[in-house]
Amino acid sequence: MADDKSAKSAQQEGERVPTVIVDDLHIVYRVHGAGSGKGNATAALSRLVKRQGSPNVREVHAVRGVSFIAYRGEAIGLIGSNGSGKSTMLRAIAGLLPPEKGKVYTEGQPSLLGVNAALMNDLTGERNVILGGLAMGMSPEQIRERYQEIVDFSGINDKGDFISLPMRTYSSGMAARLRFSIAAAKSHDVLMIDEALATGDRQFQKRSEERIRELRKEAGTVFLVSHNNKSIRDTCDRVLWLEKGVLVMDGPTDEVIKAYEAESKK
Ligand SMILES: Nc1ncnc2c1ncn2[C@@H]1O[C@H](COP(=O)(O)OP(=O)(O)OP(=O)(O)O)[C@@H](O)[C@H]1O
Repeated sequence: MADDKSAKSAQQEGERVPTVIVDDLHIVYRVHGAGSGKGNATAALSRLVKRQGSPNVREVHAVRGVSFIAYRGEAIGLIGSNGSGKSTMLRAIAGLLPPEKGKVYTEGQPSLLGVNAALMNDLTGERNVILGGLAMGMSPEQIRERYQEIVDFSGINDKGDFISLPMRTYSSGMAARLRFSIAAAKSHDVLMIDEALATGDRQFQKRSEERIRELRKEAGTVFLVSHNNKSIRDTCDRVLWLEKGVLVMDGPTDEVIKAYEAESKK
C-alpha cells in the first residue's frame, strides 16, 4: 500500500516508475523427440547399454540477451519477423517460462491476454465472463457490475443472443473479442496483448485501441505484439524490434517502424 502511494506520488512528480525490468534475458526451449537420432527400439537399447543420453533433445535459443526497462503509462509495441521471439518474451515476462540466464522483475502480476483469462470452451460466454473475471481477481460484485459492459464491448450479442451459447460455437474472432473484453475490464499493472487486435474486425480493432489508450491512462503498462504496423503506430509510443531473439532496436515508434520497414523491403 505504502509502495503504491509512493509510486503514485512519484508519478505525479513526473518521475518515471519502472514496471518491468528485463535484464540480459535468455530463454531456451528444449524439444524432446526431435533431432536426427534413430528412433527405433534397438537404437534406444544400445544407447541404454552404452549409457549415452538421448540424442533427440534439441535446444532452441529463442531469446538472446534482451535487456530493457518499461515504465508506467507506456504502451510498447513488439515487432519482428515470424519466430523472432516476441511471444516467447511476453510469456517469460508473464512468468510462464523460466529464464535460462538473466532476470525479469515486474510490478504486480503481469496479465498475458488469453492465458490469464482461463476460459472454458464448453461453458457459455456468460459463464466465461464470470470465470475470467474471477481468474483475474475481480470480486463477484465487481463482475456483476461490469458484466453488461463486458458483453457490450465484445459485441458478441450484436447479432443475437450468442453469450448464452458455449464458447466452442464461437468463431475465432468472436472468442478473441470476448477474451480481450474480459481482460480489458480490469485495470492491470502490466497488460500484454499478443496479436489480439488482428483477430477482430475493423470496428472492434478501433474499440480495443481506444480501450488500450484508457488502460494506459489508468497508469498501467501495455505490451502489444502485432504484425500490423498501423495498429502499433496507433497505440504505441515506444517499440522494441526483435530479430532471431536479439533486441535490434528500442526507441520511439516512428523511428523503429521506419527502420523495420526499410529492412523488410530489402
Ligand atoms: N513451445 C516451443 N517449443 C520449442 N520451440 C519453440 C516453442 N515456441 C516457440 N519456439 C521457437 O522459439 C522461437 C521464437 O518463437 P516465438 O513464437 O517467440 O516467435 P514470434 O516472434 O512470436 O513469432 P510470430 O511472429 O510468428 O508469432 C522460434 O524459433 C520458435 O520455433
